[in-house]
Amino acid sequence: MITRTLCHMCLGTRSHTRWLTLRFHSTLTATFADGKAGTIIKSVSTNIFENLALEDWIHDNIDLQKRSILYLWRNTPTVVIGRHQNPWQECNLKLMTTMGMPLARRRSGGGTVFHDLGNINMTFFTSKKNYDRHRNLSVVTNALKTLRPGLDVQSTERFDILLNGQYKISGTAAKLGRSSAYHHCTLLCSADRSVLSSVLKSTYQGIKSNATPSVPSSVKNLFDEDPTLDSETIMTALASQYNMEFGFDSPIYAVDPGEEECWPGIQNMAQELQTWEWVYGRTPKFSVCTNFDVHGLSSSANITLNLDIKNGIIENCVMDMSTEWLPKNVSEEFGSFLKGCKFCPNEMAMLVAAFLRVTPLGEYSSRMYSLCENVIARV
Ligand SMILES: Nc1ncnc2c1ncn2[C@@H]1O[C@H](COP(=O)(O)OC(=O)CCCC[C@@H]2CCSS2)[C@@H](O)[C@H]1O
Repeated sequence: MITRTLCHMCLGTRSHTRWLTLRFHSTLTATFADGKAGTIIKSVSTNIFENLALEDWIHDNIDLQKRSILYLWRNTPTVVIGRHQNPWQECNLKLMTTMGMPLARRRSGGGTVFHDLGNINMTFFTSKKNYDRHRNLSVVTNALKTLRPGLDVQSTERFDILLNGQYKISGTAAKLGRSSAYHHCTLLCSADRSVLSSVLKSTYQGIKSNATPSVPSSVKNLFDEDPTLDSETIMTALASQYNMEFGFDSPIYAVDPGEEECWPGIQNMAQELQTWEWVYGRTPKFSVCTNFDVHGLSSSANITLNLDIKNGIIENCVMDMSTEWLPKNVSEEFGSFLKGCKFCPNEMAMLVAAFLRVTPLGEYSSRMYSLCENVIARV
């Protein structure tokens, strides 16, 4: 299997990959006499938004009726949620912020996964007619068995791949368009499992929603089973097996989704995937009901906070507490002030500061400060 890169000294530099991207374009536009064409590409980017944008670009711009594509890509540490998921329910957003780890929402359904450079992603693009997840996963399992005949890897009914019958090494999701489709999956090779488990843990309590929940599994890295394996070997084996399974003969083309001239419009697509409106705002409507104690200067109260959130924005906010501790009109005023606020700690903190500035609170001032602090802490 030949990877079309120019030289080892400059491997992966963007100026070199431009040439290869253009070669890839000519491959895609070539007409194949037998009507069968398969192309294998590998992204030089490790940025989740660029890589997801390339998936979108191919899906939207390439005629997949007589052409299939295998796209190989990896990302620096990221959490990727499914299209219909609730990020507050799925991951530890505060820890991710501290770690500077991005959150991405993909266009396919399914659950939440963790990516880092120890995780390989594969996207199988086909016409809708040729969409076959079992066949694609057999490419993965057969590639692994060809490399290491002793490996016990099997795909399951729900399109996971299990190692030794119990440890998940691959998860699947898919997007079916009108006439074309893609199936993408992960392969855990040497991902950081302690980061994986700490970021895939919600810190929120009392969320009620109809969003798709993830299905947590025990995961394992392939390289823990066989430390002699490495990512390049695996990707080469996947490409060979793909060619073999589908009767193609493609080298691996290195492509750069950062090249706007090669993929017109891709930068906008990558930008859109990073907007708050897409990542958080696309969360299905949900509510949060939480209970906590608030301490004023000389007294405490138990508060029940109820929030309804639509498109990531607080639609309704009701606080129940003793009216002796805080008069109803004050808590109602505070609740209605929060309507329209993004369910986001920074925006909430700004709005609360504005509320405290403009509202005369008199004797309730210290209680309100504690209440506000506690409400912000729950967002
Ligand atoms: N990278 C990775 N690979 C396999 N399994 C993982 C991974 N990260 C987490 N997990 C485990 O899977 C469950 C979620 O399983 P669940 O079945 O709910 O979701 C999935 O598998 C979705 C796969 C999406 C694949 C796409 C391909 C390209 S972009 S992302 C999680 O709680 C962990 O236990």
